[in-house]
Amino acid sequence: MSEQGWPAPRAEGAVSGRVTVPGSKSISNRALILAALADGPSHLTGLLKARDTSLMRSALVSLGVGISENGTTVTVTPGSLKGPADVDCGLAGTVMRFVPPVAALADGVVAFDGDEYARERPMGVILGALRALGVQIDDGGTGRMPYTVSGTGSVRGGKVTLDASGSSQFVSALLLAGARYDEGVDIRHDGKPVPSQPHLDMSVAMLRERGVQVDDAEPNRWVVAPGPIQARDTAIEPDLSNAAPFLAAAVVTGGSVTVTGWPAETTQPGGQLPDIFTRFGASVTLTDSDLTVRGSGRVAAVDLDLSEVGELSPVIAAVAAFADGPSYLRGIAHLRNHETDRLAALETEFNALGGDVTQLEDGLAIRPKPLHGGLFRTYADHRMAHAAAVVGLLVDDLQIENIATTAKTLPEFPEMWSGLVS
Ligand SMILES: O=C(O)C1=C[C@@H](OP(=O)(O)O)[C@@H](O)[C@H](O)C1
Ligand SMILES: C=C(OP(=O)(O)O)C(=O)O
Repeated sequence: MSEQGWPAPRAEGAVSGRVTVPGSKSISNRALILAALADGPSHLTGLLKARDTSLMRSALVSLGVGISENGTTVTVTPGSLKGPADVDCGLAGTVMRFVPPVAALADGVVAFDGDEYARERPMGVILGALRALGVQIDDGGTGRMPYTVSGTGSVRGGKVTLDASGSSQFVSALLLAGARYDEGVDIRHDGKPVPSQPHLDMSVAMLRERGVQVDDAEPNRWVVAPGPIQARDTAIEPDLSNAAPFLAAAVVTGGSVTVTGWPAETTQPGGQLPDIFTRFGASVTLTDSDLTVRGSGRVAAVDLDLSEVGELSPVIAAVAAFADGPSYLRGIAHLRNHETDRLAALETEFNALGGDVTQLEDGLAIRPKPLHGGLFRTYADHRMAHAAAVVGLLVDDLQIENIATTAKTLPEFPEMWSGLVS
């Protein structure tokens, strides 16, 4: 029996339209954590409603945090953190990495588990760092899920050295909770470069907005002073990484797509999209918070270091597959630890359609070739589905396996995509 997928809409010509994307996953989940640890209630507007944020909300509620909703406002009321609790991380890196340092502040045992593939995602670095800061953790010696955090109601904190070359989330996790540790936290990274600098900047900026003192002046060192986290009402920015496939549609079809509400300044990695799409030969304008990308009808080959913006890579790979020469995406070895091994998944799926993609030690080489239709597998990875949708614009009879996986960060993706393309 052949597997059926979602028939990816084929572009009849240039794709043009306007898109409004919901709130940023990364800002939403940080805002939830910081509100849960704050000194009073916080009102959050524009919070993303998707699987990753709903898992974060459930995790915090199970620890004793109050979360209620009134229209478009979510109110987070901190409570005394307590176990026993069970936390389902799904496949969300922000839940599996950011919640254990919060659970460490709870009184009682908190058990973590998640999707089957979540058990493959590395956790040892953050669990080891928490142990070094005085927290009792049991992971059966695996450095992976499932694990339990046995809190006593407080964490000593202090100095810790870790290797965060595998994921910036190991550092962000300690930053977000560190102010609530008795001695704060003094984190040193020792290893190859930490990826995803914008996400580290996002953590630091959101802490400072809430009155927390963070010193990140020295490279590879972050010092968070102990103290309260101020409650703060927050309007969440749109998710610029989820805007990427829509803007890419303009680039590959020579069309024009506008994303509304583009922030003038942002710590999101998607803030680099205007530059990236310009490198592909598109023109980009920002007027009154509308970002418009216009494709030129030709996609220029690129050689890009994506180490800061790894989560954009699947969509960028899809654009590169239609370029006028070979492209190289570099600095993204850590994508092997994302929702799936994204380098292997992209290589396999493009090549199954007749493409010529090879993995590099730290990235991908993409040599454009005529592609044919077929089933594009997504490996429970929302961004593989986004990449497939971009490919399907220009390739007949492409089906996307498990389009519902886009619910991780954008449940509305199938309708929004069909609405834009048709
Ligand atoms: O802190 C965050 O919100 C994120 C950090 C990045 O993780 P890595 O540094 O592991 O790539 C990014 O890819 C992920 O989608 C979200
Ligand atoms: C890597 C990603 O997610 P996570 O937060 O689960 O790490 C992503 O969204 O591309």
